[in-house]
Amino acid sequence: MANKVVLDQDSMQRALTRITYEILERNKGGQNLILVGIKTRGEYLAHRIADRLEQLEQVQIPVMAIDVTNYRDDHLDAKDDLGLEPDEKLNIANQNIVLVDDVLFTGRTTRAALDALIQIGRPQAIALAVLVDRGHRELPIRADFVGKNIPTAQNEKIKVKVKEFDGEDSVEIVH
Ligand SMILES: O=P(O)(O)OC[C@H]1O[C@H](OP(=O)(O)OP(=O)(O)O)[C@H](O)[C@@H]1O
Ligand SMILES: O=c1cc[nH]c(=O)[nH]1
Repeated sequence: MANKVVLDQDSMQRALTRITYEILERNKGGQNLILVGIKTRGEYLAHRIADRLEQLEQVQIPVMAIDVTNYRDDHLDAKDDLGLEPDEKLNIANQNIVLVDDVLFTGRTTRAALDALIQIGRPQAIALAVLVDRGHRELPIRADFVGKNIPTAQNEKIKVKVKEFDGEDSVEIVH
């Protein structure tokens, strides 16, 4: 069966713009806000949201990217490498964090990200923004900001492409 495109470039841009407005509304114009993108594609989406925040409110919101592989519950090695650049320091104490990822599925990646962040500091609050929520949660985790809810079968996969990494913007259901 052919892959089904569920978001094209325009609808993906609109979804990110809507998420940006919602983040602004809930964060009083972006005070004490930090966007934390989950690698791989969450990093690019976090930067796009930050660009829109700057256009809309003339605020520069810090963006960090974290690699949570070592914090996953199926990867029980040393939990000490977040993939930050050597000169990057995450000062998240008392800040409002918005985690950004492309897909929310079982919730295990989000859980790993929460674990990683909480070991660094004690933020005031952590919220979650995802481009696609495809359901099938295995943990009590939900997103605060959702680009699109896409009900899927367990054996399907959502494939997100971002132009910075994949050369194009699209979201497809892969059968
Ligand atoms: O809710 P979950 O079941 O954890 O699934 C969601 C995660 O899966 C994908 O990452 P993937 O592991 O494919 O890595 P990638 O982002 O580097 O491609 C996606 O980017 C999310 O981070
Ligand atoms: O369908 C899925 C599930 C997890 N991660 C993805 O990128 N797609």
